[in-house]
Amino acid sequence: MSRIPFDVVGFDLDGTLLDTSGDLAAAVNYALATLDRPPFPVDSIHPFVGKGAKVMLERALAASGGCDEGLIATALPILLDYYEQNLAVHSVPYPGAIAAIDELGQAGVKVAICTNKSERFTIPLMHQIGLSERFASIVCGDTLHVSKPDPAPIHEMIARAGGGRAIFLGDTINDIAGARNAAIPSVAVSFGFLDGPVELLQADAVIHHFDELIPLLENWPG
Ligand SMILES: O=C(O)COP(=O)(O)O
Ligand SMILES: [Mg+2]
Repeated sequence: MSRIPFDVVGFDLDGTLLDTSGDLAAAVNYALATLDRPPFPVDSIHPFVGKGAKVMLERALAASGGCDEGLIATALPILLDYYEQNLAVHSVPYPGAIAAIDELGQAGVKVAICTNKSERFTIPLMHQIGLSERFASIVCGDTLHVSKPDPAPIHEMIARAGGGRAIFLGDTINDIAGARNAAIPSVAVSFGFLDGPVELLQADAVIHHFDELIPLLENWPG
């Protein structure tokens, strides 16, 4: 019998399960270079990530001299094509993530993903990184007509994973507010793409390393 009081543990992808910042930064910088804009250091793109590729580009353009619809129309397809060809060059699971997923599986708990990244990138990325078979469901930013913090994709992730009591882990307000909107508890990870104190997310709990996840869940109140 599992001592973990959840049927489904849901994960955000970028900045939570995977450190995708190297490949996202490479794609942003490739697109910026075609506009003669200077590149960003990898860590500086963290605050641009969380609401999909178009918003990431808009934020990068705004922070590097200005953004308008014409620039986005030119640079977005370049960014998307580059990223599609270079999804898993630098991207890796955060330390302890695979071990935590293994332990959840051994405890009979389903693991699932709800990301704001589109299916076009998420599905091949998970495949290339060797993780696609491990998750009971993967719901992306364009799987439904809405994305986090709307609760619908989180509900869909839970339903496709078989339903039951669920908890969600994430690195940005989209995740924590999404979990709250879906009326499930949340855990914020402090090692993701957050640009500020993790406490501001007001998650139900915070972890600083995946080694903390199983003990946290085993001792979850109620
Ligand atoms: O790609 C994004 O902008 C966000 O992706 P995430 O929801 O997995 O963090
Ligand atoms: Mg994220």
